[in-house]
Amino acid sequence: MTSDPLEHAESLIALIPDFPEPGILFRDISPLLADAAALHTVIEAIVAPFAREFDVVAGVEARGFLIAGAVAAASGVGMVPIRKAGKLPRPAASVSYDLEYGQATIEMADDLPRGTRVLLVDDVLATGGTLRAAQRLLEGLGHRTVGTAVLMELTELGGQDVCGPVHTIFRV
Ligand SMILES: O=P(O)(O)OC[C@H]1O[C@H](OP(=O)(O)OP(=O)(O)O)[C@H](O)[C@@H]1O
Ligand SMILES: Nc1ncnc2[nH]cnc12
Repeated sequence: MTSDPLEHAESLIALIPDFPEPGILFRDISPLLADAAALHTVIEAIVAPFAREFDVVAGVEARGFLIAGAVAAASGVGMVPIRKAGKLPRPAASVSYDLEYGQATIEMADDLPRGTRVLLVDDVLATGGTLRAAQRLLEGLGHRTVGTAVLMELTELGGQDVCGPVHTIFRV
């Protein structure tokens, strides 16, 4: 086992071939999240460049919630869920986008003061469609995305060109 905490955290990510469809190598962060030291290490690494420069953390359903809640709690700020269509009782805006696999629409309620400084987080940056849609959602509601951060970037899919710059902990 490596003694570098970030290397150890990365080694916990499981690689699952052909999920959720043939040809996709799915990177499952569940074992990393279940390890207390690894979770602490990656959350600190995500927050590091943005020290106290944001008012709230936004995360995209579903795996982004896991990162956003932990980042918000570690930073002493609140958390805003950006949800897939049809889940929120009071959606204020919605944006549709393409995924590495399939298509999706995200929505957000708007209980934030105009001009709120938002740190936007997710687990994975793949094509960048999800985070670009989330940035547009926040912009459309008059908020400022002061940073965008993910646990893991799938570099060959070029997501940084779509929604960058994105602070990334693991590049694969
Ligand atoms: O950069 P992109 O190509 O947009 O892909 C990245 C997104 O794909 C996954 O979410 P998914 O929609 O599979 O939802 P889940 O979190 O509910 O599993 C992942 O959690 C990111 O949000
Ligand atoms: N290959 C992948 N593994 C895990 N999450 C993803 N989200 C988009 N592509 C993904």
